[in-house]
Amino acid sequence: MSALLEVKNVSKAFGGVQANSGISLEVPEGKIIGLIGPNGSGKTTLFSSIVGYHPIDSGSIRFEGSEISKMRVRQIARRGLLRTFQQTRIYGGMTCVQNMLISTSMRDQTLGRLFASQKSGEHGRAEELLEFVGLYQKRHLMAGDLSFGQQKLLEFAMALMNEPRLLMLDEPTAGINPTLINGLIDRLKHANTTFGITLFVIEHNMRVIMNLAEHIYCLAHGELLADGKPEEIQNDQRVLDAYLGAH
Ligand SMILES: Nc1ncnc2c1ncn2[C@@H]1O[C@H](COP(=O)(O)OP(=O)(O)OP(=O)(O)O)[C@@H](O)[C@H]1O
Repeated sequence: MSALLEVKNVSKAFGGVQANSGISLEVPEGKIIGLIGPNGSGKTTLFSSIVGYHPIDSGSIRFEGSEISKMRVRQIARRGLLRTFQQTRIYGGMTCVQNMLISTSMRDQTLGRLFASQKSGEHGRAEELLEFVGLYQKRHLMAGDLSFGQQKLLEFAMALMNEPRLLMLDEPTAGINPTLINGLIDRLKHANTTFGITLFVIEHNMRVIMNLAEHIYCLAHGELLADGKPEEIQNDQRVLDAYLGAH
């Protein structure tokens, strides 16, 4: 059976900068897969290509067997492929619950229906998911008043509102207080096992990604340098050299 996400030979340049070069990788259904690499190695560019944020120069991106590389962001999101960002994208002047309700616009596109849905099950589901990420007590606070770490948890809950099949997380623990990181790892694992959401995670924190992912891909200079199980990647001299060379 083919993987949920299949990236084959994908290249993307920005002017003279070859951000991704001939990258191939797979994200099988139900797994948690990691993507690491030094700063500027092309991780975020690959995520952006996958979700349709910019066109790729060559290669193929298949989701559930269908070519998606020529589709737009919204079309891809509707199929259940979503991403979060390094910098959160929440509405600071709205409450957590309101952010949750508006987030499903990725799926429905009809704002009116969303606000009308406050009296229906959507509102209940928003509260349930806020509880899941530990923000229930803060559900009526303005999102802009949350700490950065809490805003990232809110963004995670907003993505879950859309019931993604594959959720791509760009540095979920960056900027999060170390004491909250273990809780976030548990929630990511729980979303994977209980909600059945496949995860593809960019992460700079090695402890986090080694603990979370079953298989890890490592990029360097826009190319795929290595892939393997966490323990293999951790001991791969090419990976160690790439990180040392980058600092
Ligand atoms: N929109 C853009 N226009 C021009 N160059 C870009 C653009 N986006 C990325 N780049 C360049 O492409 C290369 C890869 O960047 P990218 O952000 O994908 O790396 P990254 O691995 O995600 O880095 P980081 O870990 O710092 O987030 C870099 O040289 C970057 O400057």
